[in-house]
Formats: sequence, C-alpha cells, structure tokens
Amino acid sequence: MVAMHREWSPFVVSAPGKLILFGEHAVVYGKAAIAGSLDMRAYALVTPRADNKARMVLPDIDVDVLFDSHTLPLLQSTSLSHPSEVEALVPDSINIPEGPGRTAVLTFVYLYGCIFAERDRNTGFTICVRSLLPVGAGLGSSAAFNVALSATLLQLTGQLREEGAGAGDRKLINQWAFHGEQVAHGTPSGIDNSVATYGGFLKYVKGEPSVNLESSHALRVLITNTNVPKSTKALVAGVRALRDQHPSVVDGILDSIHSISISAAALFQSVGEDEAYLERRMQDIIRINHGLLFTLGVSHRSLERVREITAARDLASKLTGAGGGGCALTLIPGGIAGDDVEVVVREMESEGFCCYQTVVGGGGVAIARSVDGRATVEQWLAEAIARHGGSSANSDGDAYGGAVAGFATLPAAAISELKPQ
Ligand SMILES: Nc1ncnc2c1ncn2[C@@H]1O[C@H](COP(=O)(O)OP(=O)(O)OP(=O)(O)O)[C@@H](O)[C@H]1O
Ligand SMILES: C[C@@](O)(CCO)CC(=O)[O-]
Ligand SMILES: [Mg+2]
Repeated sequence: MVAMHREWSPFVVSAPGKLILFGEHAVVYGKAAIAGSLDMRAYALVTPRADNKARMVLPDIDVDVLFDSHTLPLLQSTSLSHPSEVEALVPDSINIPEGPGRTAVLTFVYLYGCIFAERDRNTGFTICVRSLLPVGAGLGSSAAFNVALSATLLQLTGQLREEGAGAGDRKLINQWAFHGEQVAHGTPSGIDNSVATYGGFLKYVKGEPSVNLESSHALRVLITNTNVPKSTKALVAGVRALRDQHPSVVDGILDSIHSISISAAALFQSVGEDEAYLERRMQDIIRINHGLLFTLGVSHRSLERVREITAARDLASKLTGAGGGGCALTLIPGGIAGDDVEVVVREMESEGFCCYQTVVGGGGVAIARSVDGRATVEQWLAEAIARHGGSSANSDGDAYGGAVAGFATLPAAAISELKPQ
C-alpha cells in the first residue's frame, strides 16, 4: 500500500535551554536579569502522516499520544480565562499521564487548539521531541520544548514567513511559547521562552520586550546540577516574606543585584577589551551576586559546596535560577587547562553532583529540512542509526513510523551531533 502524504517533507526544529547569569529573584521585583542560551537543546523531528492524525512522542518522559485532530478543542482567546485551565478541555479519549508528561500533553492540547484553530486540521503529523536538557533542573527544558512545539505548529499551519524561522517570525513563536509556559507555571516571567527563541544573551525586565545584547563574547561555563530538588514557588515566597519584614534592607540588596545585571550587560557589549580583563570583572560580579543571593536565604549547603570547591581553584560560581538546590554555574576562563576542569568535575561528582560543560550565547530557535550537511533529514537519520544504533521497528503503521522510532531510540550522543541552524 502506498501511503498518501501531503506535500511537505520532514523537518527538525530545535531550541536551546537557558541559563540565568545574573538577576534571579530581583527580576520578580522589576529589576534587570541577564540570561544566555545554552548549547544544550531540545530537538523535534516532525514527519507527515497519511491518516491526518496528530501524534506526539516524547521518549525522554515516556509519552506517546495519538490525537484524532478533529476531537481536539478549537480554542479562541475567550475559551479559557487562563491557559492553565486547559485540563477540562482534553478529549475523554485521551489518558492524561502523571508527572512531567501531564504538562506536556496539556500544553500540546492548548497550543494545537489555539494555533490550528480554524486552519486545516487534515494536516496529519508526528512530532517526536528529544532533549539534551535535564527536566526540572532550572535550565529551561520547558521553554525549549514550548518553543520547539510552537514553531512546529506555526510552520505546519503556514504562519511562518521565512524558511528556517527567521527574525521576522520569532516574535510570534515567542508569544505562543510564553502561553505554553503559562500552562505549566501560571505566571512565568517570560525570560526562559525569550532566551529559547532568540538565543544569545538577553537583558530582561518583566513586562518589557527583551533586549538582545548582540554580544560577540561566548561564555564557557561549567554547570553543576546538585540534584537537590527545589521549589521555585517556595523560594520566591521566602524572599517575599523577608522583604515584607525588612523592606529597605531587602530592597537595597535587590538594587545591588540590578546594578550587577547592568554592569554585566555593559561587559557583554564591550568591544575591544582584553578577554582576560572581561573574565576577571565577570568573576567579580558572579561572586558578589552569589553572596547577595545567599543573604536573601536562597542558597543551600550543596550550592555552598560547589562554591567552595571552585573557590579553592580561584574559580567563581553562583547559583542559577531559584536556588535552594538545583544548579550552579562556574565561569571557565579561557586560560584554564582542560585537565584542571576535569579535576573539578570529578570532585563535584564525588559529592553526588553532575556537571555539564557548555557554551552560553548560541543560536535560538531553528528549523531545518536538511541537517549536518545531508540532503534530507531522513538521510541524516539513517546514517545516525547505522553509526550509533537505534530501533527502526515501526509500530505505528505510518510510512514514517520507522524514522520516528529510530529518532526516539537514538542515544543522546547522536542527538547532540544534530545542530541544525
Ligand atoms: N525532554 C522533554 N520532552 C518533553 N517534554 C519536556 C522535556 N523536557 C521538559 N519538558 C516539559 O517541561 C516540563 C518541565 O518544566 P519545568 O519548568 O518544571 O522545568 P525546567 O524548565 O527544566 O526548569 P526551569 O523552568 O526552572 O528552568 C515537563 O513537565 C515537560 O512538560
Ligand atoms: C527565581 C526566579 O527569578 C528565577 C527562577 O528560574 C523566578 C522568576 O523569575 O520567575
Ligand atoms: Mg521551565
């Protein structure tokens, strides 16, 4: 039997995670924060289907759902008073999973309903998302997912004007990804989806459009995940309680953090300065920012351990995100030997932490129909499966079911080779 497909070929959408460099918590009070994109990304393989259904496969979090497109609710801005109310609109035929899959399914239903709305629902497709970002560790895995999903749905409905999700399309992608973040978090500040959309380094003030710092500096950092679970909500509430008790003291700290973000923006935008000089100034403000967050009560003994281990080697670290556990960042200066970084990594691992060496400031969302120099996505995939292993067992019955199964089972090392730009 020959499967009938609509006239489009498979494509890959990718979006980066984020790292808050300066300004967490202060950003809640209207102060500036600086964040950059990570070179760890989420990748969505999107393939046509002949049966006109919509399938979402999320192997990292064990989700595989097949939606009959016509049973999905059609949403208008007036359908819900807030995206987080979407649960009531999920078709009865769909089993909403527990855990992280729950948010992902609700987000899909919401974004599909809004973005497809009155458009042609006969566009059958499968979206399979693989991510190199740890889930729930403060590195913006949800924003990368939401940006990749929004860009996919906008592409499928012909709402993107430029091939590859160009500058002119990013505002729209970012806007929908923000609604996706609202499904999960209620009141996100918007910094994560902005970084995942635009990439680079951003200065962000709540309620204002983000400013791309257009920096030519790429920062090498070591991210240490303490693996200590944290509650962003509780930590934000703790700072608020402290501020209620000591308004002028806490406001002074928040103002200092704001000044740090402004200094950082100036450093990122500086031209012609010696890189070693910039790194030293950056290390100063990393140390000061961490100290201020400590005084706000959002550090944790695991984060202090990261700080101690790196300070013993003259490296500067700070917590990133909400604190109370989660991740810390350490600036890796250009002059440091790889072996020295390895020693630090081993010491962190002996504490039960895990580390990612990464570069901050790379590209934002991208859509590609050919990757890694190959003519088509399928060609890349076939070669990657041959090289790395993976299963092409097609349990779907769809012509692209084998390709999806292959992508779903590729090892992370193969996914990290995929850098569509
Ligand atoms: N690999 C993935 N595949 C599918 N969905 C994912 C994936 N990673 C994250 N998600 C979605 O993002 C949600 C996790 O988002 P959450 O905001 O709690 O953590 P985070 O974005 O990693 O951290 P933070 O927002 O603090 O930076 C998951 O519940 C899921 O909906
Ligand atoms: C603590 C905080 O500033 C960052 C959490 O990643 C909260 C927020 O901005 O919504
Ligand atoms: Mg998130």
